[in-house]
Amino acid sequence: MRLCVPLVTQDELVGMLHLEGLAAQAKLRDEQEQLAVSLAEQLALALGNARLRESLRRQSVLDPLTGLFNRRYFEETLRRELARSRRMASPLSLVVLDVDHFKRVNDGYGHATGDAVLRTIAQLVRQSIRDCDVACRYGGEELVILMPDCAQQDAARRAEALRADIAGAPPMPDGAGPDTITASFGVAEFPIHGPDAEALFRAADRALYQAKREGRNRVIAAGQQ
Ligand SMILES: Nc1nc2c(ncn2[C@@H]2O[C@H](COP(=O)(O)OP(=O)(O)OP(=O)(O)O)[C@@H](O)[C@H]2O)c(=O)[nH]1
Repeated sequence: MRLCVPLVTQDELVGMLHLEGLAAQAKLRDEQEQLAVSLAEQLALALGNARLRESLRRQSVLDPLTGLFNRRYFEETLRRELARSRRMASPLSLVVLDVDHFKRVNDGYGHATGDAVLRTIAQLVRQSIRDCDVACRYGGEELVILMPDCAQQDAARRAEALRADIAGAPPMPDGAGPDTITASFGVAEFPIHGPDAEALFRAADRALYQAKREGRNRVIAAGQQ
């Protein structure tokens, strides 16, 4: 008869199983930690990509000098807003603003001062607009503001307030440069003054040039000509 001698005692077996359990738990913890690290890395990468995309998107629509929207964005927005205005039968006004005698600022104080003056004006524009308005640097010292759901009379009143702000504010934060700066404005409403983007812009531009002719530092509403 063969005797069956256990290789390990019951206590030893329980101990071994306990150790195995601990090792399995430690392995699971390691795997969970690795998973958490890998998820965190992927999240950071995704956030970095999202920030980069957002920064690139902003760069592609903003004017670097003034921080206002650029001309390309304005043209896209104007077309979109015209379509919305047609659909909703709501008024849409366009304000065109041109800094007066800006060449004298550059010639008298230098291009860097001219740039700083443009930034001051852009800041006043930003402070004066509603969230739904879109302000852009159209080119050089010409800015445009698109005012959805706003009839010409109201747009002209708001342009007049902005004109007074610009004429009353120090053009340079440190006082260097010209004592005052002014701007002229033209205001037109869709569809009364132009049935499409080009015609609306032409109407606002004509009003602006009338403001220049009549002595500058004033707001002219299309239709007043
Ligand atoms: N500093 C600076 N100057 C600019 C910029 N873009 C255009 N200009 C200048 O703006 C000036 C525009 O001059 P003009 O078109 O003669 O007009 P103005 O002197 O403002 O005269 P009016 O519009 O008739 O009142 C030119 O001297 C341009 O060089 C810019 O980004 N920075």
